[in-house]
Amino acid sequence: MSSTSRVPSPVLKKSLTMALIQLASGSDKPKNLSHAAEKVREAAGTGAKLVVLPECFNSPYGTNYFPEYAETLLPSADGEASAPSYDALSAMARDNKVYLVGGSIPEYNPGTKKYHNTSLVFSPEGGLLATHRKVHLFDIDIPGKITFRESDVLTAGNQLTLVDLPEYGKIAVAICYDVRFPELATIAARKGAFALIYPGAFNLTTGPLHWQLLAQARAVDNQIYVAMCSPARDMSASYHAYGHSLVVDPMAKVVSEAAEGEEIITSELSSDKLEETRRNIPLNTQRRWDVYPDVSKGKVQFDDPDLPKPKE
Ligand SMILES: NC(=O)CCC(=O)C(=O)O
Repeated sequence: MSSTSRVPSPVLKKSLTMALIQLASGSDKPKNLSHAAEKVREAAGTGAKLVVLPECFNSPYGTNYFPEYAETLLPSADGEASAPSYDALSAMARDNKVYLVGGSIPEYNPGTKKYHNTSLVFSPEGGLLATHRKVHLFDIDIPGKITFRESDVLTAGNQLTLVDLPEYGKIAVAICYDVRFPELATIAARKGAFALIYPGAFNLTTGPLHWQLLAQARAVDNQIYVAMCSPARDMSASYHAYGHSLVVDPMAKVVSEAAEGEEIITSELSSDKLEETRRNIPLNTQRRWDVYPDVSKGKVQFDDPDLPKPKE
């Protein structure tokens, strides 16, 4: 009959307190950075060891803003990289001894002359652990509601991003619209991630319909934790973020959720919940690789050579 082979379970070595910062940002980048630093300190004060910031936390969100706010994470031929947000994030992680998923920032690569929407992940020592460039650009057109084309300015990244947090296990990091693509989440889970972390900025059209639904869908499909971290809603900005940052557990239960304004939410991620879910609903031993292929077994790119590496 069937081949029902087991895939490795995600491992969370010990409980982890995670904080999502639903940050209020504006047009003043230095102010955004210092405000983020204050909020990371506050989040660490709650006992969080993994802290997450939202998409485009250092700038307003909009294609017209990306070039103005972009930072060079890779040195150009004629000079050093200039990356105040990189330096600020590294200091926030180090000063508070937390793993930090630094939301995302607009990035300019002087080598290729391309812009990206880029997330930087730092260790508690302040070292860069990973760089994720948004793989699926947010290009939608819902007539009369919202038209947005990140691809007018941005170029998509080319890799899936798994990050090892040695005391805890692996997380996957992706950005906002990436959550709509289940393959990325499933591959990360099959490669052992215990949580999918998405800095994101949904809007007031798709947010109420899809934000929570997508988080729960990725969690129930993969039986792992899902976190989505939004900017606070600002009705005076040109883009109105949905807010409602949330954490969903491996049973797809929303365990913590923000409202629309600035807020920090914390959740305890537990290995018991991961194991209990997989024991009670053992999808892991019931997959039918004889009927359909395992998406994680094809070519999966994890090592885009073009990505910024840690600064020396
Ligand atoms: N920043 C984004 O990628 C927004 C995604 C979004 O709103 C959606 O509906 O998807």
